[in-house]
Amino acid sequence: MKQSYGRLPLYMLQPKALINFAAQTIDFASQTLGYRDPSATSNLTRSDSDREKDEQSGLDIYSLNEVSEHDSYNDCWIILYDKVFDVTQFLLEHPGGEDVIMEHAGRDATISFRTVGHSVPALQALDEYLVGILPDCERVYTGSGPCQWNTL
Ligand code: HEM
Repeated sequence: MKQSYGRLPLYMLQPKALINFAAQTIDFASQTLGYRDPSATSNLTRSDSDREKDEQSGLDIYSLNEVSEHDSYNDCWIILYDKVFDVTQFLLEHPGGEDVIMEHAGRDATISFRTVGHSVPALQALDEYLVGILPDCERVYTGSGPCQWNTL
């Protein structure tokens, strides 16, 4: 719970209160300034066993709506070729910078990804961040639904 420390000078706070104060400050910074703890993991739960799985690939199914909730520096998912990637840990490592990926946070990034002309090693690196796939009816590149890339 959020606690107010009034006008007390920091040196007068008990150690526990000091830790709480520091935690609140970091929390505030992460929300307002985009600061993120590099060791923090995203909300991703790889072993989300209740989740519906895609029969063919065995991947967890995430809807466009669900993916859209992962649109921050602390929790960044993108969609490439109908597959869902958690790139939170990759943002700072991306050779092209984090901003270009953040522009697509929570959304489909296929066209931009393709336009850059990523190398084969870049394509291979994708596997590491794969967490799921869109439901068939929302797939554009691989689905059997009405929405296909060649009919757009
Ligand atoms: C998980 C997803 C991604 C991976 C694994 C990835 C990987 C890489 C790698 C390895 C490179 C170095 C050049 C190469 O080997 O091709 C690179 C460069 C780059 N990437 Fe990505 N990338 C990803 C997503 C994106 C997205 C969504 C964009 C959106 C525009 C993007 C834009 C760029 C740009 C602009 C460069 C710099 C190209 C250059 O300077 O020549 N990347 N990326």
